[in-house]
Amino acid sequence: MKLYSKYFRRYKQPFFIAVLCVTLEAVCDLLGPTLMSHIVNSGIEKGSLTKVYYWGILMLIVTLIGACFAVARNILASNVSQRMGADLRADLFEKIMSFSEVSADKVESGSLITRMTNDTSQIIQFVNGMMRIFLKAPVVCIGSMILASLLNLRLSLIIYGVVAVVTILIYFSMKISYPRFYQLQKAMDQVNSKVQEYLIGVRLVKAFGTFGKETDKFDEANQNLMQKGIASQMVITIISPLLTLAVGIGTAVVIYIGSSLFTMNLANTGDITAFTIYMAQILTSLIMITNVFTMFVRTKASTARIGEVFDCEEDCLRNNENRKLSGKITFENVTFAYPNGSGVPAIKDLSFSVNSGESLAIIGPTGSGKSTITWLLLRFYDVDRGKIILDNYDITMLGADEVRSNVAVVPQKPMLFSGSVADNLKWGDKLADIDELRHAAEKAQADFIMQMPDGYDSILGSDGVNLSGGQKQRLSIARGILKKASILILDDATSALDAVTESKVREGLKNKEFNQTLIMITQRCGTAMSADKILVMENGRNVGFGTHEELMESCEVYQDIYHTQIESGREA
Ligand SMILES: Nc1ncnc2c1ncn2[C@@H]1O[C@H](COP(=O)(O)OP(=O)(O)OP(=O)(O)O)[C@@H](O)[C@H]1O
Repeated sequence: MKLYSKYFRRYKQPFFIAVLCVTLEAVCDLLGPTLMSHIVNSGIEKGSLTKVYYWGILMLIVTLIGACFAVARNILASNVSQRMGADLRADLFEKIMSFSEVSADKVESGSLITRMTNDTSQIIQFVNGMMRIFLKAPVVCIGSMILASLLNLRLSLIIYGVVAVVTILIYFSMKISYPRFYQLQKAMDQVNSKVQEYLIGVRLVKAFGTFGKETDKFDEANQNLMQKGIASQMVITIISPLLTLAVGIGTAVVIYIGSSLFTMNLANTGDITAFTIYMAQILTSLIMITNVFTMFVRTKASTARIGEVFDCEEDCLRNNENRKLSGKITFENVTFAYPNGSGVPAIKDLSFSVNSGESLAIIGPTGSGKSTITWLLLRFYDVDRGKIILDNYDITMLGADEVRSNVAVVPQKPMLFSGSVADNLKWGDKLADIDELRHAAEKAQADFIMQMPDGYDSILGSDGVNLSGGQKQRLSIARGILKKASILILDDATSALDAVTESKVREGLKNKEFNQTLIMITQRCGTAMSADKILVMENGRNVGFGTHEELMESCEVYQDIYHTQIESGREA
């Protein structure tokens, strides 16, 4: 519950006012049966109508006051719980945004959505319930026991017995429920993940006609959720009638023993009536308390899941400085294995260096570690051994924000967001004017923008659904150019472009307005040949570094790529 102390402090005033209202409301409820016993004992039994009116009106006033407190606590409870929920969601979102890549790789996005929605709703409901009914239940329960004892100590022993049985039942139900509710939320994660996966890959599913397989996967997750739902509800399903039974038996015993005491002149009718009402109140509050514990168990499971998100590792520390780097890159014997990977390093003992303003092509078979170089240069991960030096700074001495402000990346899979073309381009530079947008688009050969109905104001669907693969790549390149960072990385970012357009993009990038270092990760030899230096990767290692001519002399892997692509005429 440490997690919530911050929110509790923020809303403690309305929270305590609500608690006060609930307590006063409970007191009003508790007075009811005692007032009723007065109506019976001093009014009805003695034939005094005045007393009946007197105690009756008093009872009405007390009920009215109780109703006013109930309205006040309801308003406060909804307000506080919803505000707390919104604050919690905002903090969770901020935390997720600050996730390190390790954390992002670890927690599935479907699960994060469940935690942001379902688990948070669970906490909202708990806070709301706690302020509205939960506190009232123990007050009414304990108050009923005290007032019943004051009325008749002998009869009240039955109540104590009932409460003891119920306490044991609640204890066991909690013990059994907690792991079940935790499993239930996990099963919900799986359902969300399956739906999300389907939505992301809907076109592929349609193209491959794998609806059946997807439906089977969803059904499996859905069945699992259903079974976990039944298992978690089972405890309450069994406990609730047992509670009612315990209280029912208690009431019957009260009436039976009460009648015997009445015949012995040890109890009067009013007391027995009040006792049965107190028993009913105790039953209601015990059911409430059981619900409290069920909710508490669910909330505990949700809290643990939300706590896991808050405990996730954040991106490397932010520095206050924001140095402008020149773009010089040096890798010194770098070895790196993905923390959640197989343990086999994706990069092994890698060394190379590029001067500021130079262009470097990285070429090599698929899975050879080319993209991993990009992620390391963006400081998404830190190396296990060796050093990455930017200018003269060890990258670990620079804040992640600082590094990223000096590096622009155009990823393998272009990512666009719903909004206008201009909005998407401005990710590179939010202050860019239309001339700068045009200039970047021109360099990236994104001339198709002007043929769109509203030019730069044309609206793109989510992930640029209304664009072709090549158009998305060109917008993504323009966005990278617009950032005007010291290092621009194109990670296989021209794979969907035809050879002529690609060479025009290359020309545009060579025509630099400032001393920018250009890294082109590519599978194409023609692209690599246009760079000042080429790094050849194989199995995470540097197997060749130099100019095209040098590599044609010394690097077998490069020669193989060249002969396969250029001499067989597949490349321009
Ligand atoms: N997030 C990740 N977690 C674990 N392992 C990963 C992750 N990303 C990549 N790898 C592994 O690291 C190795 C290098 O991957 P990388 O993406 O750098 O290769 P690549 O040369 O860019 O391949 P491609 O040309 O196919 O894009 C591969 O074996 C891959 O399975």
